[in-house]
Amino acid sequence: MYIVTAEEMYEIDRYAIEKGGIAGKLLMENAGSQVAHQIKKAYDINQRIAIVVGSGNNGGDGFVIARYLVDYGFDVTLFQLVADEKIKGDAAYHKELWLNQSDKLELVTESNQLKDRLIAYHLVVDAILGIGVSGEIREPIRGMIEVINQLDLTRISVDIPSGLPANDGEDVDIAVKADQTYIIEAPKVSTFCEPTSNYYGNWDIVKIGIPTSAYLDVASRRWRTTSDVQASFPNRGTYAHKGSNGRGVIIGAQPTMPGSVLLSSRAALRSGAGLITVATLKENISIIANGCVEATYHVLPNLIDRLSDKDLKAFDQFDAIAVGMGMGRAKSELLSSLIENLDKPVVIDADGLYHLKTFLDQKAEKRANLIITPHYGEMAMLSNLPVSEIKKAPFEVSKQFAIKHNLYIVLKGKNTIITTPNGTQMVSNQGNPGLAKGGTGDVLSGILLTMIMQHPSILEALANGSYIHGMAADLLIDLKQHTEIDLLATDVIEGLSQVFRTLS
Ligand SMILES: NC(=O)C1=CN([C@@H]2O[C@H](COP(=O)(O)OP(=O)(O)OC[C@H]3O[C@@H](n4cnc5c(N)ncnc54)[C@H](O)[C@@H]3O)[C@@H](O)[C@H]2O)[C@H](O)CC1
Ligand SMILES: [K+]
Repeated sequence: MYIVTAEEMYEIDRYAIEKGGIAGKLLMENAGSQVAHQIKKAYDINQRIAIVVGSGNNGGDGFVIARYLVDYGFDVTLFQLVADEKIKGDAAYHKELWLNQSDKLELVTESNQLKDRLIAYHLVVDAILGIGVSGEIREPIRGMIEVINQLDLTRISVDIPSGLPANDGEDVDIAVKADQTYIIEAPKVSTFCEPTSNYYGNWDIVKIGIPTSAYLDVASRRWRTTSDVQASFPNRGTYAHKGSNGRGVIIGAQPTMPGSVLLSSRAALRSGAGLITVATLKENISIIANGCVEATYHVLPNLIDRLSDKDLKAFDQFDAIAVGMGMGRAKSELLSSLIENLDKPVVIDADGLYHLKTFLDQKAEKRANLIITPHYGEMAMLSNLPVSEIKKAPFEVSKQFAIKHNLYIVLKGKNTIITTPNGTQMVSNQGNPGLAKGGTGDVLSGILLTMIMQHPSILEALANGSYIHGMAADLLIDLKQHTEIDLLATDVIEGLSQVFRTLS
């Protein structure tokens, strides 16, 4: 499923109409009929429904929705919030079709008028503004949105909550706070950004017949659905042996934080790695061995000095490396010596990101595929941007950073955004607030290490790893084995097997 900006959606629309020959009127008919069908499935037939329409094609969708809902037997009244002459093109065509079927169309141009009328309804369908919104919301639409948000109504938005920007990086002036949004064709970028995602409420996609070919040269972001993961998850060969399922090494853990690499190693093994070696200080080994008997060990004298030739030679035997968990932030040359000398995919997490920062801007010879897994605070440290700026434009900030530094980014959050060195992006939105606890990042790094060793594409590996990490947490809650309060990082590791069962 692609994720689009407003500009990309218009381009895709144009392609569908001009190249695909699908008339705009038909796209609007499909949009309205699909949304009406979803409303019919989800809401009680006795709900009195008010459909409020604006001047653009979003309003046009509203006229189509009204026609179908009346046919389904709903009590529907259509409120037009703009003067007749503002209803043009395909929207005007569909307004005529509505008027051929019903006379329930009221012109309302004052917000108080709208307030007096809407109190008699249970549900309002917001077809005022779509992705064509620009700038501060002008009166009288502004007042209408305020009324719709104030009243005790179920709010259903068409395509996008009216007033909300479709793209990231734009401030929200005022927008409908929807309970449910039916998104037309493809989720917008703002569906996945923290300052805007909550306005959508629950959201579902309605497809309206635009061919996938329309997206190919336009959109560079995708939303990872379960079927994408199922289609790309690697099958294990019948004659698999520990070497064929990946041999990984995990480097980290100060004596005060042995649990970090323990979590990463257990997660990597539970995710199907053939062999995991933990490279850490001697005093950590007995503690880690207790919790992960399957791991082997490589003793490091410290986590500060450059790696010795012996260490580098040993690490060169592995398929991929994860480094940084529990490593501490004291000045260290370990990571830079690793990256300068080994051409292996390296997952850099947690304290490792602070070490990376010290040499990131030097044009150090980076032969390895670097994968960084920052949360928003760590991304702020790496990019020298405030967290609020990153939350406002996570796609753009990630893309610029990944291209500039030629690395992969897994920007962890409610919606995890994965970016490749050439700017392609993927979103994984599984997971729940139960994951906001110490150790879950270590678990994710272990999963990603294994995925990277088993997938031909690093992007697919990162997307699938983020998916199974979040899905493990979701299944534990859905199956009532845990609540978001008591869910621990170790539970997520044990929950992985339930996810793998859903993928086979
Ligand atoms: N994606 C598809 O394939 C289809 C989408 N459909 C719907 O079309 C809208 C986009 O339609 P468009 O006419 O381009 O824009 P809007 O409907 O958002 O209306 C813009 C309208 O709003 C007024 N306006 C703009 N900014 C402001 C403001 N700041 N304050 C007040 N008013 C504002 C402006 O006057 C314009 O007239 C899309 O979202 C879908 O819902 C098609 O129906 C089917 C195909
Ligand atoms: K809308």
